[in-house]
Amino acid sequence: MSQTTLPIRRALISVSDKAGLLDLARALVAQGAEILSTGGSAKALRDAGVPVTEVSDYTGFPEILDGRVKTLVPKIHGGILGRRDLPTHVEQMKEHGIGPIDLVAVNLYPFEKTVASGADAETCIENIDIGGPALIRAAAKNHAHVVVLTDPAQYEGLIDALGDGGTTLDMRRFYAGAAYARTAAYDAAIAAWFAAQAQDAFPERFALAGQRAEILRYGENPHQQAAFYRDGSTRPGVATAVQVQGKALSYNNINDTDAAFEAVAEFDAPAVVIVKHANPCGVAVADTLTSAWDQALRCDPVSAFGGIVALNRPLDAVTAEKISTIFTEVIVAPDAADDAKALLARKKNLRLLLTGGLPDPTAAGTVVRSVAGGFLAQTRDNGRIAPEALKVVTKRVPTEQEMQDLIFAFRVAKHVKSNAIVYAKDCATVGIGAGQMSRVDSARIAASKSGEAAKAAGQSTPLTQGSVAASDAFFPFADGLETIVAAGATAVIQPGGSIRDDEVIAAADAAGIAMVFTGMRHFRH
Ligand SMILES: NC(=O)c1ncn([C@@H]2O[C@H](COP(=O)(O)O)[C@@H](O)[C@H]2O)c1NC=O
Repeated sequence: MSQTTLPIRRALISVSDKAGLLDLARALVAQGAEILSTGGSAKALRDAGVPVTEVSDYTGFPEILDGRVKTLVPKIHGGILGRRDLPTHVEQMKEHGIGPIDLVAVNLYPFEKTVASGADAETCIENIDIGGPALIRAAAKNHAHVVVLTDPAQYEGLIDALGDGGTTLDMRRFYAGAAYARTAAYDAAIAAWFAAQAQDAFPERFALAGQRAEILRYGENPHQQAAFYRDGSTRPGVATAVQVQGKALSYNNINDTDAAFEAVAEFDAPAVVIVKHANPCGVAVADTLTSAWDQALRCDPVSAFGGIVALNRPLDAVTAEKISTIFTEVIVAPDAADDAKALLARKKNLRLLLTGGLPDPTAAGTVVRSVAGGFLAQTRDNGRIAPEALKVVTKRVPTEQEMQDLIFAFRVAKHVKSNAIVYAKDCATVGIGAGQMSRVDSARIAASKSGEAAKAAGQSTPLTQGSVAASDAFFPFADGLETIVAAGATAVIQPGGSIRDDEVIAAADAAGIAMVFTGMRHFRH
């Protein structure tokens, strides 16, 4: 059944982002609407020859206090909020000379962008819009009679509706919902800024807000629905990256790409991380990206199939050629050379994401995950072990090379789901055990996978022979350490802190291996 449409006789336009302004205004004027507008918006319209009345002329009250008060007057808010179906409202509006306003088009002072640009506090505060949200909320409340537009992307739909005789209730209701979501997100950003100023990581009320970037084909599984939201953070990564080519990203692609890129950013030298199901299955740093790729792939070439590859240097053509020889879902890098891009363009489905930079692994931040009935918030794991804080607890001291590998392996373990055991040699992983309920199982699985990888490479000795190993948390018993020794590792790094540390240290000494305590744990669930 077709719905009654409402024409627009008077419209109020007050926009910071002037995109699409002229098209909207011209369409309104063409169907006979009077346009009221604030200073800058009115000027833009006048300059383009669109007939407009300044709000200050309409209300008889000037814009004052450097624009802090422009539209906050009864003649404007009464015109928006008055119910046309209530005789008392109609009467009162007439009595006070208030004309109805049927459309409000407002977009807000760019508070979020101002904060992201690193502006000083005074500038941020001046960019808190007061009149705009008041107009938006008033129009959205009275959506039975008024249509509210809060984003230039909505103008086209409105212009189409004007062609069909006006707005329908469904349309006005939809835009009203979008309007409250916009002001809620705006206030969430302001509240977050105030909390950050006060260094209050966990304020009494915590508002999450995001802008939908995309509706995804499905969620983690095909029977789940999903969407991707951006929270406005400028941290280089999957949310800010430009997709140069390939199919649309899936829910799992986005999650895995995030894990891979955050991991690869841990390293200063050229590095490659290959991720499957949010866990690294090969990580290496080397003198060149190409050799880092070779070594990362060698760790677990079977799991690397269909993986996500993250690089911490611009992708070059040689590395791109090598990566493209195996089926890869996503490549994410800060940048890519033109010849590398041209080469990958042959693989139509392969997604290439360029981030323009690397996230700072030591930067502070808050991460959130949902649980039934709430969500957990914690500061990001930006922990880094300081070499001078490392404590050698065994008789044998690690060699320089072992120490370098230990620090590398522990940094990888930070990005592996617990219980995590990572074997490494020459700054490349040679076995990764992830997500097991028992630490011994993680140690065993990683070692047996490395045996398979060695066989596949035509080697008779497992890759773990002569390696070092990292554990994301302490060994509750000596059995985990004994498994690592049996796999052929010569040095171990772990947080320490178990009540049975003495037993574990004794087992390491008995095996003649070196062991280092970090004092820092890297659980990841
Ligand atoms: N103070 C007010 O009464 C007021 N009314 C509307 N604004 C904002 O002024 C901006 C448009 O200003 P201009 O048209 O002068 O460029 C819009 O972002 C709008 O949200 C106001 N500014 C801030 O609060």
